[in-house]
Amino acid sequence: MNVIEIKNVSREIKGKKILNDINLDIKKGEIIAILGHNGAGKTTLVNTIMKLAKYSGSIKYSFDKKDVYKKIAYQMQTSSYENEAKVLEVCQLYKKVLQSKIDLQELLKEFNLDKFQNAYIKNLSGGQKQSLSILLTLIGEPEVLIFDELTTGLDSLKRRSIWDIIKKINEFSGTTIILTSHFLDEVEYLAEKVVIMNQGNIEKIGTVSDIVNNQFKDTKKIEFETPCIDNLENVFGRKVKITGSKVSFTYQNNEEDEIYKSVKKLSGTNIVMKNFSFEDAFLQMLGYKLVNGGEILND
Ligand SMILES: Nc1ncnc2c1ncn2[C@@H]1O[C@H](COP(=O)(O)OP(=O)(O)OP(=O)(O)O)[C@@H](O)[C@H]1O
Repeated sequence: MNVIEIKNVSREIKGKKILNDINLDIKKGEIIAILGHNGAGKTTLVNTIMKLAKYSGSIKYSFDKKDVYKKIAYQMQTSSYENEAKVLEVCQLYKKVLQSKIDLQELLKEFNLDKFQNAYIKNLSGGQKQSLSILLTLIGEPEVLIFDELTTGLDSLKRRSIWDIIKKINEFSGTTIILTSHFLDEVEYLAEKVVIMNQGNIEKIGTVSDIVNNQFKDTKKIEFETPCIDNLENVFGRKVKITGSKVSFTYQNNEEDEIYKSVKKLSGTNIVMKNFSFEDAFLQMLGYKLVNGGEILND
């Protein structure tokens, strides 16, 4: 069942297309990540879902349109709170306004904020403020959660713990989660479906593995070192990249055994034969060029 259906949505500002004919179905209970470089249109897209930006086309919800703010909680890129307020006070205010029955102490504990519940928000660290703003999105027990740049500004430990909380919310409450991100590791870890945006367009929709497989099919890459660096292009019948004693090139999966044997004959060491990564696929899709060894050239 689709919780949100976006059909032919476009947004234009002063003659510039910010969103260009976007079509996207968001299924109930899925974690979907919208990925793209700065200015790709990610925030604008979620703003249209939240009715915060004008658009042409249609967005349908599985609930009454007038309940958007009740059913969807949106953590914006920049959140600001009354500095003179304390953590618990803000939580209680949200609980009251949203008429929620949630157990605040349990929630604060989950986010490691119970120790800071009487602290002024102005005295929290950046990471703690970010945790608080995620916690606040949960108070109304929404059907859909939208996070615009979920973990920007957090250290790696904090990011991991936020990821785990997001997974838990999704698993236990079946909450649909939409997140925008620049971080490929975050998207790989969390998202069941990835939407890659570029200059207001959707370039690709799929799982991480679908996207990598479609982009590279059966192509893999090899790196090794060898003392015999002469005539390698003839030996392997393709272009190779040589940096000092390091050699790299791409090959088809069915050539793997043959190539491995040839490399061994050349006294090859430190041999690494691997698949292309999600990052390789993402960069190639957005117009960066991977040279033979899988390195990236920004054309
Ligand atoms: N109100 C506006 N007026 C003019 N241009 C705008 C407006 N809102 C967005 N844009 C432009 O639309 C494009 C997409 O912006 P948007 O914020 O949606 O991108 P994004 O993918 O979220 O970027 P980032 O990752 O940097 O947050 C950008 O070029 C931005 O400058």
